[in-house]
Amino acid sequence: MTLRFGVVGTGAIGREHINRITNKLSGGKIVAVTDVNQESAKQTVETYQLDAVIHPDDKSLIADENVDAVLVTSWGPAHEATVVAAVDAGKYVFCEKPLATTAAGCRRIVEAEMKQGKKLVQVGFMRRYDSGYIQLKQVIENNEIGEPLMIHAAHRNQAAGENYLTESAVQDTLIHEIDVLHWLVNDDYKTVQVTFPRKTRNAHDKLQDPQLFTFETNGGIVMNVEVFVNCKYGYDIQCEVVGEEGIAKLPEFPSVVMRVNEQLSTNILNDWKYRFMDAYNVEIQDFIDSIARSGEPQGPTSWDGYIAAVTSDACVKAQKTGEKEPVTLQERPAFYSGEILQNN
Ligand SMILES: NC(=O)C1=CN([C@@H]2O[C@H](COP(=O)(O)OP(=O)(O)OC[C@H]3O[C@@H](n4cnc5c(N)ncnc54)[C@H](O)[C@@H]3O)[C@@H](O)[C@H]2O)C=CC1
Ligand SMILES: O=C1[C@@H](O)[C@H](O)[C@@H](O)[C@H](O)[C@H]1O
Repeated sequence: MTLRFGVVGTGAIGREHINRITNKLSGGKIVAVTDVNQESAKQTVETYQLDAVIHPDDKSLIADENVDAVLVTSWGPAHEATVVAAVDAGKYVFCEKPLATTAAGCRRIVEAEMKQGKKLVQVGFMRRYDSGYIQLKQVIENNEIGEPLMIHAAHRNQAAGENYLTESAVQDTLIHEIDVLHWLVNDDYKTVQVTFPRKTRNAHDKLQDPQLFTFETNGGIVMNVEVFVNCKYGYDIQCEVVGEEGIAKLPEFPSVVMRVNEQLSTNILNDWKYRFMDAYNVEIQDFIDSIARSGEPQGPTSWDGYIAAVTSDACVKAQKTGEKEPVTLQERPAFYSGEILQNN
């Protein structure tokens, strides 16, 4: 069976996913695309030589009977409306992060999905598919470093544009750590507090950069996460788990070690595209395969999207108050019960 995708949003990651589904993965085909910028949709069809219908908008794409699954790669604030409409139409959805920009929006998606009586949605939290994070999780679960006590993490980008604001550091960037760190230690967040260090001169007026987030979990683990989106030197993702008996660290992205001109060096990447390329491939292949196998996607769920959004809302509040803010989750519905998914 071929899973026929309709893509909403043919920007940077939309094209990346179109390319991987068309040229790298198996079992999927792009049959429809749309973008508010119709020229972008047209160019995408041409560039990747797709045999795909260009729809005027997401509603028309969702109504296309040839579309089995909707790939949502539009801007974050547009996700909710598309996902709810696709779920109401009984279509599968792969939605890039964030599932919706607010917890209330994610909750509406959860309600729509439960009404359909089966899981339809997977959220693009690809780090759960990254081999480094999977190894880290296994080390923790095998008790090789004892009980985890602290996590030190960093998410650094080279530069951020003018539209990237202080809240974007949470909603666009930290959201990956929000998802992956509690998954790593199988715990939930209790509180979050934000500290603003001295601001880099490379950030514009409406962006506080860097920022330091401190989370406490229900189990008492303290995690600090640095978000620094104008770090200049490269794209850098760090994560170190300190346990009672030892420390486990996310592996560096493999790169050739050079000895040239009296220097020992390795390259640092400049983009998420390359850093998580394998993880993106595996997450979308898993989406295709699990639907073929069981009729439901088995990756990060709408409920995971909701947890991330509740936490993200608390982080944005903490940015404004400077106080320690509670992260208050509603009870997990039985529909989403079961182990937090681990993919390997
Ligand atoms: N998992 C990951 O590592 C990454 C996830 N993302 C997420 O993917 C999404 C897209 O990001 P980018 O591709 O970087 O942005 P982008 O700006 O390059 O592309 C977004 C595209 O969506 C279109 N669009 C916006 N609203 C629309 C609507 N209502 N209907 C149809 N088209 C619409 C825009 O015209 C644009 O072409 C964001 O939610 C972002 O957070 C982006 C990069 C990496
Ligand atoms: O999702 C992503 C981007 O949208 C975001 O802007 C980057 O900070 C992240 O590293 C990347 O994974």
